Amino acid sequence: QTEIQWWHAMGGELGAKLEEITKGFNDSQDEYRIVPSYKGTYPETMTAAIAAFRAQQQPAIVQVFEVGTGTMMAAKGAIVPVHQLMADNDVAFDPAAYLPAVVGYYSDTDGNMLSLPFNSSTPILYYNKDVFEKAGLDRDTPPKTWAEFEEFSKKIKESGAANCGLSSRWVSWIQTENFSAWHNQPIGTLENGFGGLAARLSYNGPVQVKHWENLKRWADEGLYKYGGPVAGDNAAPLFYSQECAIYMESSGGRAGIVANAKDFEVGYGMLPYYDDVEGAPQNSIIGGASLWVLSGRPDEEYAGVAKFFEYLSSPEVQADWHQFTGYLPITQAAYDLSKEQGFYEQNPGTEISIKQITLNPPTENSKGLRFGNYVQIRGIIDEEFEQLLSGSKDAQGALDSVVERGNALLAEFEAQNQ
Ligand SMILES: O=P(O)(O)OC[C@H](O)CO
Repeated sequence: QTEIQWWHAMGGELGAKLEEITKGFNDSQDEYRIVPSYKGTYPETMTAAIAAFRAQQQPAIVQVFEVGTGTMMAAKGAIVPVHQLMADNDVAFDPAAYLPAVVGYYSDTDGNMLSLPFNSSTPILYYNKDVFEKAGLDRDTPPKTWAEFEEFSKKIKESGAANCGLSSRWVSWIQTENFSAWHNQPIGTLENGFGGLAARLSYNGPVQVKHWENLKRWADEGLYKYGGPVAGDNAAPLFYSQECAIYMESSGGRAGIVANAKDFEVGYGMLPYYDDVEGAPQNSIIGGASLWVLSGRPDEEYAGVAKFFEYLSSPEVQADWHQFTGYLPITQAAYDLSKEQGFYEQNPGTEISIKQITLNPPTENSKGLRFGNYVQIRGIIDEEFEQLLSGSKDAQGALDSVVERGNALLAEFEAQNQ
């Protein structure tokens, strides 16, 4: 039996489900055994895989979050493109089977898919229906705009129904990158980096500045509580404990929310928008991760990886993963199967992620982003946001610094990958 190592970043409910799915593959045949290993957060998993590759101890499969895509695509000798893996091993593979928003993110400029989309998400709004009712709000109506968010949050706080309006994970992914796409504002030049390595960041425009300014003001007024850097792991407990009534998080956070938000009813909504911004709401962009195949492993492992990827993409496995986790269905067939099974009717709110990501045909501002060194740039966003919260910079100053420091890293990446 050939053992195949799979490094991933899925903890908690997601990790348990990932193991169950892997077991399903292992039990279905006896030639290959996939061995999943949890390597920590997304940045930790990616760093571990790069270090392992240098030491020639790399796993065959590594899960890399969406913002690592630019770096992985540039690491040509280190990866086996998925379209090539499937062709080399005679496993049927049709990129057209995947949802367009997902395929585009992981394909090169010739339309070849380089990694396998596995867990694609988009951020949505979750809220505490019971707290809304206690505050005298309609329990079935989440805020549609940021103005409504402020109005509702004040009512919630003043009535004593809860202590705060909002906690949010990922200031970078949700409140900056998705915020930009949702308002049809550029994240960077050259189609947010899809147009080549000469692209530079530009998300310091007036719309993003206004939003960061508001987040700071809402933090000062107690309407918003910061969840911390990187993923913002302190945000979830604030929602579960009913301290904050509204929570912004990945659609893939649903499994955790269902398991942890026990004492109240959870409602779902789209991300709020500023209604004075032309073109908003546009469409949100994907997050989550894809599976990259690393080079330098024995041939028999690749044959097994190709079979495993075929299994992971089957409508039944994808639909099960999507329905349990809240990640997007990835393929049209998994989406159709979920509809046929009546999943969305029986589980209100679960289709919001799909509706939001397909709300309008994507513009060059809302296809996603593709930049090298972006894991480090995410760190810069967190640092500058914390400077804003502490009062040592204003919103324009903080976002100008993100762009300036981030662009220095992009210039470095461009020079290294000419
Ligand atoms: O929580 P996830 O897996 O949906 O990922 C969120 C972000 O996209 C990570 O960059």
